Amino acid sequence: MVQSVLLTGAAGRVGEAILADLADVHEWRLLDRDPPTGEQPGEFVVADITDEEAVREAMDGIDVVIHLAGDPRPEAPWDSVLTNNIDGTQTVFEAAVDAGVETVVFASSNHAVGAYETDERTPEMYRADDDYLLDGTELPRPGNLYGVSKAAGESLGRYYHDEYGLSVACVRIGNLTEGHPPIDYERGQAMWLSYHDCAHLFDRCIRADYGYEIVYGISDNDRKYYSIDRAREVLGYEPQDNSAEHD
Ligand SMILES: NC(=O)C1=CN([C@@H]2O[C@H](COP(=O)(O)OP(=O)(O)OC[C@H]3O[C@@H](n4cnc5c(N)ncnc54)[C@H](O)[C@@H]3O)[C@@H](O)[C@H]2O)C=CC1
Ligand SMILES: O=C1O[C@H](COP(=O)(O)O)[C@@H](O)[C@H](O)[C@H]1O
Repeated sequence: MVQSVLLTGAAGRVGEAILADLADVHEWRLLDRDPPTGEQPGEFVVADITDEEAVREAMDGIDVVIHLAGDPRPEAPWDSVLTNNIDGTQTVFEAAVDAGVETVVFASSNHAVGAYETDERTPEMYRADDDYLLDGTELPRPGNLYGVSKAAGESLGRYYHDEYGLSVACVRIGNLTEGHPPIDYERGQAMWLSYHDCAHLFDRCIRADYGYEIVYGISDNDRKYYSIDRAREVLGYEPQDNSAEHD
């Protein structure tokens, strides 16, 4: 079924991957603080997600929000993640509930759980013959303030689901790289998410029925320390790519 989708952070890399495959599949309203370049598949709202009035206006008539906008830098300072990632995300959830939106899909990150990668476990856990696996039920364990902001976004989603019945999927995205997995980077190969699998995963988040979910967003890599079982079971995610096929 075609859904009316608001995509925040639409001008970025994850937005590009999603729209590359899904531009004609749903009805899009795009939002970013950076103006668009080139032709767009829908109305483009130039706004900052901390601008409550603009975000409320952008929610009008929307079924699903994919919330990508934020500071994506693992080394981002506190003032930026506080404003863009935590305050901005709260503004998006609050406006979504008030507008009667059914589902919000939140771009969380591997960095929400980065501190599980201890000196004792690495680099072995990045390899195909190691069986260490995180499945999304573990507590957040951020390794930087950016990761803290993503854990906060997951908690905001939990609150808006429990309090208001909003359907929320938090996708702990791995390493999105176009065309091939990261080169000479074992960790990045273990958490590679191809552009096609990224678009497919977010399409499943738009279409599936769920309450509150945390899933990992990686391709079906032989090397992996994030389980994709939950994404398969609840969302119907069927990834096609595997970083091992690019060795
Ligand atoms: N690319 C990756 O491998 C991963 C990305 N993520 C998350 O996915 C989301 C998108 O990441 P990317 O596309 O890689 O980053 P990006 O930097 O390419 O795109 C982010 C977009 O959000 C916009 N934006 C930032 N702050 C904003 C604000 N306050 N108001 C309105 N627009 C704002 C930027 O202008 C930019 O177009 C981020 O939340 C990031 O944390 C998570 C894990 C991995
Ligand atoms: O959350 C994110 O994670 C990816 C992968 O992390 P890295 O530490 O292996 O680079 C990162 O590339 C991306 O910018 C970030 O938003």
